[in-house]
Amino acid sequence: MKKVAIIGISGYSGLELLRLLHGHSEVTVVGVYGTSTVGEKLTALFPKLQGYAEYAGLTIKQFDAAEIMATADLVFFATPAGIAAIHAADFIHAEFPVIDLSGDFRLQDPSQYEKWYARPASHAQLLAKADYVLADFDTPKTAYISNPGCYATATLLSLAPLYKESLIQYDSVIVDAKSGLSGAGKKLTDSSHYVNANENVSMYKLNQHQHIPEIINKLMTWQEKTLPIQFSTSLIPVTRGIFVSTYAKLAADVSFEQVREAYEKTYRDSYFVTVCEQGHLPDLHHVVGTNVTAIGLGYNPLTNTLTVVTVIDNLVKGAAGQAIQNMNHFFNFDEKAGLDLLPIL
Ligand SMILES: NC(=O)C1=CN([C@@H]2O[C@H](COP(=O)(O)OP(=O)(O)OC[C@H]3O[C@@H](n4cnc5c(N)ncnc54)[C@H](OP(=O)(O)O)[C@@H]3O)[C@@H](O)[C@H]2O)C=CC1
Ligand SMILES: CC(=O)N[C@@H](CCC(=O)OP(=O)(O)O)C(=O)O
Repeated sequence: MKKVAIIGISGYSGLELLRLLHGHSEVTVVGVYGTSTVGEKLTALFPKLQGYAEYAGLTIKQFDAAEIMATADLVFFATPAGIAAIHAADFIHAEFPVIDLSGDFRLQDPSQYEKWYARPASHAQLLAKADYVLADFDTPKTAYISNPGCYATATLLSLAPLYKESLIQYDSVIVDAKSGLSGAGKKLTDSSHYVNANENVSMYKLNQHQHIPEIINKLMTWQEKTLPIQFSTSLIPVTRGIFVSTYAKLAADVSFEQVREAYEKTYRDSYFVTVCEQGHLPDLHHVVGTNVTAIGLGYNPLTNTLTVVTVIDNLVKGAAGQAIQNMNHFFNFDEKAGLDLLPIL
């Protein structure tokens, strides 16, 4: 049995890690860390956990790298941007396994991080030790696993076959992504206030979203002809879910049948990626509560435009679920351990 610690337990992704790890037969949570709730018993802070005896002994603690390394085999950072950048160095020097859900180690160039996150980056030598691991394509090469962002995950899975198999015109890609409110974390803001979010839709961070550079960096590894993409993000009044509509013009002499075959081939062996049958497009209910990415395809010959609809649960595939999938690969566990879930029907 491996022992893990969660930093940021009182946040949405931290709690989702706890929920999913509860169903994992090879892992036990031995330490939980926070800031504003330090000293509180987990079951007192979250009374919904009171029926579960294994959490009765967990008290939220102040971050302590030495203690974590002495008591656990791996640590998750489920903390806002800027925290892992400050606290990860001891783990990296000791090559202690980390899975970082934040964006702090996704961009290896410090100036790129500082431009898109508007905060100081970690040191270049530390950034170089991190591995950006998109779990349906990659397995971890180092002990510091940088979990992709939620929008980036959905977008990259949406685009992968098109870039890997050279199927589209790279100057024609438009990604229109929409997220539920849990994507913004638990901190209340004006835009996430119920009255502003309910029965409303709003676009935000247009052309400035921090996931743009990690998407482009990854696309470049698949296709050297990659060009900038048009990328927008909107807030929709649901709790969980990311809905990504992607549009692109097919390259000369490429047919829709070839595109469909490329998606089916790319994801044939991916347990967590479903390519919907011809004529079917997925919706959020297809994936909420699961680690699944569902992808549907459509083509308009009049405009030579391919539409790809991709949906994920931002807290599972977009955060905690992918982190556990990466952990399963890292420890050579069954990829599905803790993640073999049906959608909430
Ligand atoms: N929500 C989502 O769908 C996704 C989130 N992410 C990323 O995952 C990370 C966590 O996101 P999310 O769960 O939404 O965030 P939340 O805002 O919901 O929670 C963040 C948690 O981090 C804790 N925290 C802050 N500073 C520290 C610290 N110094 N030491 C220990 N704990 C600390 C907070 O505790 P306290 O309140 O006590 O300060 C809080 O519980 C972020 O980087 C986010 O960008 C990635 C993909 C998707
Ligand atoms: C709805 C909403 O606000 N979503 C957040 C996603 C934040 C996130 O996942 O941040 P990092 O992956 O960069 O850490 C956003 O768009 O910024």
